[in-house]
Amino acid sequence: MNWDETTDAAAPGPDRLVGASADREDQAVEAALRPKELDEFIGQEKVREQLDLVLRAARARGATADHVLLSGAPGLGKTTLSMIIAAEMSAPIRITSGPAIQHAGDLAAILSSLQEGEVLFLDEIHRMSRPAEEMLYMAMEDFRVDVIVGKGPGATAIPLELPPFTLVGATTRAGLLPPPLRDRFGFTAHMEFYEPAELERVIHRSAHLLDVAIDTAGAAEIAGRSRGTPRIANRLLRRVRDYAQVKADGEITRDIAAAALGVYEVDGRGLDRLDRAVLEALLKLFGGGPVGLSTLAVAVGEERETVEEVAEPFLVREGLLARTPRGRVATPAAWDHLGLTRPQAAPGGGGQQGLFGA
Ligand SMILES: Nc1ncnc2c1ncn2[C@@H]1O[C@H](COP(=O)(O)OP(=O)(O)OP(=O)(O)O)[C@@H](O)[C@H]1O
Repeated sequence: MNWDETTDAAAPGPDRLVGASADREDQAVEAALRPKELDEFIGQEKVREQLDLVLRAARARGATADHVLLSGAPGLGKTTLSMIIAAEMSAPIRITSGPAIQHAGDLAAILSSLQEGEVLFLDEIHRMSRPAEEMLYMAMEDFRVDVIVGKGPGATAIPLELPPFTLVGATTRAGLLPPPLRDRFGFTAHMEFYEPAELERVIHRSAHLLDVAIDTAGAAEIAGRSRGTPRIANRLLRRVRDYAQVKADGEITRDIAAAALGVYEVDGRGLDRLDRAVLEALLKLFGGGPVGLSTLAVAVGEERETVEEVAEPFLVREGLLARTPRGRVATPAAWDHLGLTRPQAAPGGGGQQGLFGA
């Protein structure tokens, strides 16, 4: 594998235990935990089945695999799948990211140094600069780029043939890509959040690789708090392992997992301190809403963006909070989750009772 020097994959991650982006510790251990073959990759059945066909057919033809677009939230296995594609095609892989390619020349340098059949993994492909994106169109379709030499009226385009290669693009949302780019991928796969049972399998597999003893109930307890994301499951497993070593005999059971994650303030559903602070403010200070985002942010002492981009997506996905035109509103499940009693509907309706019923 060849990490492009310009990749920003080593950028510091968030300090949240349940954050989905990779932090430095994740990067250090993830290489050891990544499945290496399609058969080892857990869940995402449809994506695996379809990709298997694409790769087998290419191998049978002795051809380079079609370009692949992977979309899905961080930590669901896009980088892992790109490495599996390379391994299944017995091809080398080069890894870079959209933000690292600011000039068309950056991309030309990478493309012109690819070997025949090589896999180019372009993470956050939607964040590439426009000129680089346009160069990529031709490279993907015709395996050719025009390198511009000189400036102004005297500039000339020198065509450069490229060896056939497979581009694997990754993006959090395929809808962010301009259609001409999206259309140039032969195969597009959307990765879903994982079911708890699948995360349990991820945890058992990782525990085995890390030589950690864990029972079924212990794995289930961690899986339920992992927010549908293998990266978070692996991270929680490492924190629970520490606790089990220090406070017990090293084996992870349900009680050990629950106690360890209690110390880290990750609750039974995977909410952390910030998520709960937002919900608590919404319920206790504003009766469940509706309340404006800015007011809610002031109440929890956080920036508006932090509440909107860090806490809310998971709360919305879990059905605990709704974004409505009138403001943020807690759902009945939010009251239940925090063990609070919903206020009775005021005569004449209104408030959140009016939005969600009594
Ligand atoms: N299906 C899976 N089976 C087992 N482990 C998985 C699976 N998917 C992801 N993982 C593990 O989760 C971690 C994160 O995966 P990966 O880096 O591939 O995610 P990603 O989607 O590329 O994230 P990002 O978008 O932040 O780059 C890796 O350690 C990997 O081993």
